[in-house]
Amino acid sequence: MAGLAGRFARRWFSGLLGSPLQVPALGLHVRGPAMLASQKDFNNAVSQVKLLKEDPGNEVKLKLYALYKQATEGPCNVPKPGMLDFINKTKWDAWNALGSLSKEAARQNYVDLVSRLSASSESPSPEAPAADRKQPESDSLVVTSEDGITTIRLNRPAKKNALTTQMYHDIIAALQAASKDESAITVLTGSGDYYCSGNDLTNFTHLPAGGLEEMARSAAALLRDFVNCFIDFPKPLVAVVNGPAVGISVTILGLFDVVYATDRASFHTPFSHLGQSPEGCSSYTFPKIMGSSKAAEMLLFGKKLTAQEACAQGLVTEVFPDGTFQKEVWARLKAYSKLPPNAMRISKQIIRNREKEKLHAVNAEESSVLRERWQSDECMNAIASFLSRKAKL
Ligand SMILES: CCCCCC/C=C/C(=O)SCCNC(=O)CCNC(=O)[C@H](O)C(C)(C)COP(=O)(O)OP(=O)(O)OC[C@H]1O[C@@H](n2cnc3c(N)ncnc32)[C@H](O)[C@@H]1OP(=O)(O)O
Repeated sequence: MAGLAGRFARRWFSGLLGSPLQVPALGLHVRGPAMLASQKDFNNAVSQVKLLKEDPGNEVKLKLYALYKQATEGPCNVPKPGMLDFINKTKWDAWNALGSLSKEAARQNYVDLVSRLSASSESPSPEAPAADRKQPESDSLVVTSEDGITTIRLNRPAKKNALTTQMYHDIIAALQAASKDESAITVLTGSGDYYCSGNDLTNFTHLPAGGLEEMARSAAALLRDFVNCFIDFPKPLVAVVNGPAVGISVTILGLFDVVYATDRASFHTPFSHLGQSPEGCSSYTFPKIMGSSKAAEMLLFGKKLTAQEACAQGLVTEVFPDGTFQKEVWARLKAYSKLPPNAMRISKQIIRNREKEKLHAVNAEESSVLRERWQSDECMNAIASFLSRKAKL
């Protein structure tokens, strides 16, 4: 069977070399619409592919094919070939896996990839960097890609990895890039002793010209975009919870596929203490995961869970002793990252897709309620209290 499939593949891929090829970009490249590749850039890239000195390999050619189709025809719109039509089914699967990626983004990815392929086939034999990825705007987030795993690391240990406004933007950009890069699995983790202490409460002190109302409006819009990225993320998403987690870093865990935690971790959502209300779709995912009364204890009364409790309630997949946490978790993730990436994506789609519409509606509602909450006296007083060092969780 393998021989038969291999023969089919060789025939088909050799045919492909004469046609337009493209691969998703390997680096972080989130650009505004004005900076996307033009049709002329795309046409040039299509011609350049035919001049490549080295055969980029079947997997890359398949990606080039899929991106070319997406860039020229949009999302896959033809019937799925039959099971025995191996070649056309493989091509169809690759095109279909690009989902609703816009023509412009596909065109850009095609151009970026061809430019990387051309560069690498021209330079003698550059050592591939371990972390082949452009870094985000601030040092507070570090994104690396290695062994089939893209890791997004919160890197503000002195502030317990509290999330600044810039970090929300950078995480959105990193997730968008990771959804299209070569990795099979994406991981979110923290540096230092905390996983994340949630929203940086000083975010609320930078009042724009429009005052509190404008601040609440733009924070709600950012929150909605941020959570949407987790809802829509197409690949396996794993949280490696290396220490205590607070606020939004806990609520979004319901949108991850797997959550590994050190036994030092705790899970705390003190929204009432802060005059706020749940976000990250937790008002929907938590009752589903742990039942409504356990969810209420966390989300209304701010009950802090130990790692073992969070695991017993289904929020955490598995707890590891702190001493061996990193070693055990990364060894396991490396093994998982070798599994066929398309199969993992498709399985995730089946598991998650029927919930997506609901999750988007929940996210919109939670963001709009918070927009009001952030303008309330209860919330303002709680933040002022933290900032004046009177209150700590
Ligand atoms: C676009 C907006 C979207 C908003 C979405 C809504 C999100 C909601 C939430 O996430 S609610 C949760 C908010 N988080 C908190 O309320 C946590 C506040 N922090 C604390 O209570 C404590 O710092 C602690 C329990 C996390 C850790 O205590 P401890 O171990 O004693 O350390 P320190 O308090 O000394 O912290 C060290 C250093 O970090 C600063 N810091 C910690 N967390 C935050 C934070 N969330 N915001 C701002 N700053 C934070 C802390 O002030 C110390 O700074 P310093 O060294 O004093 O300069």
